[in-house]
Amino acid sequence: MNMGESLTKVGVLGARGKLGSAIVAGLEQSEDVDVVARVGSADPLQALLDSGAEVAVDVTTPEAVMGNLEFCIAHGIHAVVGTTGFDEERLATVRGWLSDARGVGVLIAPNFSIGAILMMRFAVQAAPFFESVEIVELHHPTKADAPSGTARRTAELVAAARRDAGLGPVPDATSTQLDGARGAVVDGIHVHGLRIRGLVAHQEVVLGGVGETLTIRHDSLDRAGFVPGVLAAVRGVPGHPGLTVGLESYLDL
Ligand SMILES: NC(=O)C1=CN([C@@H]2O[C@H](COP(=O)(O)OP(=O)(O)OC[C@H]3O[C@@H](n4cnc5c(N)ncnc54)[C@H](OP(=O)(O)O)[C@@H]3O)[C@@H](O)[C@H]2O)C=CC1
Ligand SMILES: O=C(O)C1=N[C@H](C(=O)O)C[C@H](O)C1
Repeated sequence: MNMGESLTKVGVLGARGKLGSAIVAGLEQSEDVDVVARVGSADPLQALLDSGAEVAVDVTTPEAVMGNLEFCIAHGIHAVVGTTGFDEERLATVRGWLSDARGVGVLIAPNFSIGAILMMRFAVQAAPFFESVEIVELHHPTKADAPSGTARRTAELVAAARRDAGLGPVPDATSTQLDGARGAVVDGIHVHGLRIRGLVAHQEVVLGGVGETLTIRHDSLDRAGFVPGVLAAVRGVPGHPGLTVGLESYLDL
């Protein structure tokens, strides 16, 4: 940090949660960021305004995040969102709010981990070459949403890559099944979720063709692994007005 350069003032929403507390601890070590507000479910959003926050990092719940985002956008605060639960309808609502807020940036990042972003990128690269693909996501048992935001995003990206390559539906002769036995289906891709004590966040993308399979796996072993991505997002969001989905858009991959 050079003399005369000012720190970016950041407010963390969900600051006392599992991810939020790791983010606060990580950002407090950073030389160019000042954590000016730590907001929990009982705290008023006014704390963002009172502290002069320029960027809000939202890691709350799918129920809370839309209200938080509407507030931030209305008050000209850039937002970095790690909270999951975004579908096309929610994204359209955010775009609508942003259309009246020139210069405000919102990043929706289904996963802040650089390894997870690369895992998704590699899955997209591999997708055109394999007839079959399914996704297995594995998380701690206190996770509220299933499938994970990362798994949904991976499925959407892989499905788009398959469509671009002219591939049809994945082969599957299942004709009778118990409900849920083949997982959820996102954009034609089967997604399976495991909730296991001891795990943090993990995902496998299993691809197969005649005579071979390829498994791409990523493991988040500690929430400290999300912090470098959060920092890149906080630094990047003021320079990316409008809505961006996926931290990869900010990175030179
Ligand atoms: N994008 C990514 O890389 C990652 C995303 N996530 C996502 O982040 C979210 C949080 O995960 P996690 O930390 O594990 O969950 P936790 O349940 O541990 O934390 C959520 C926190 O949100 C707080 N909260 C709830 N409502 C509000 C509100 N209205 N305003 C402010 N704070 C609020 C709660 O606060 P209080 O304690 O005060 O009630 C709680 O501490 C999930 O959606 C998860 O999927 C998680 C890991 C990585
Ligand atoms: O809840 C979590 O823990 C995680 N949530 C995100 C998701 O749903 O993809 C990111 C990561 O998987 C950890």
